[in-house]
Amino acid sequence: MTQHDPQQDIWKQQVGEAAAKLVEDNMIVGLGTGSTANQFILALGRRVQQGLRIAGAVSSSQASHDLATSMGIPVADLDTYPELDIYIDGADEIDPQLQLIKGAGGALLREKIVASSARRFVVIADTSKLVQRLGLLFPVPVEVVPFAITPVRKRLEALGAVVTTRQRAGQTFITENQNLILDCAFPDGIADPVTLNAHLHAIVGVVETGLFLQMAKQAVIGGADGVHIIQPA
Ligand SMILES: O=C[C@H](O)[C@H](O)[C@H](O)COP(=O)(O)O
Repeated sequence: MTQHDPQQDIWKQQVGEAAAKLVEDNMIVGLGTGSTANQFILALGRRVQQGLRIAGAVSSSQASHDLATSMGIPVADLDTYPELDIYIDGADEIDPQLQLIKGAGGALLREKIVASSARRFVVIADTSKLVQRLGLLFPVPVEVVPFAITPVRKRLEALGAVVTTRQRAGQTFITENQNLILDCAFPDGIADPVTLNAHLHAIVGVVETGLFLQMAKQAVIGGADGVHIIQPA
């Protein structure tokens, strides 16, 4: 895990503001989860207060729902808005093809559902999230049905993962979907994310993985030399 740099908070704020400018009147907007997505939600809320009229928003977590609502953003659900114009969210790792690891905050399943319902997914991050190979900094979170946790763990270990059950505040972490998360570390990184993701999804009891592949169309990256837009290599 990278060390926290106070400068990162400023970069997150800058990318949040840049991303909020991508939202146009009458759009339906997907709201990500995490400290970077929070900066986007705050910036979007300020734009809404200044007169931007979005059609509606769908949130990927209760925390984002609460923050958005407090900012005056009208949040509904996927039953109301099954198709979104844009989804904006952070990531834990971003490779040159804009393949992502997400889910350090535990929201990966709803994030992937909302992302896959959007015509355009823009990932936002500071430069610390950019990697050449996925898996060297963060484990891949795998959301699992609790009933299946032990057989799934064994099958993940057979794939070469070093598996840890996600904890938070000394307790087993339970997702908003009442599932568990097995964090799968790959000490040499992930040579072929597409194949690994297929193997993970073939395990019965796995609900979703934190590998977001061929989903992000664009990255807005903040760093020492300002905010840059990156397209997949
Ligand atoms: O479950 C959490 C999400 O995938 C976050 O978007 C991801 O962990 C990045 O969070 P942050 O912007 O706080 O680094």
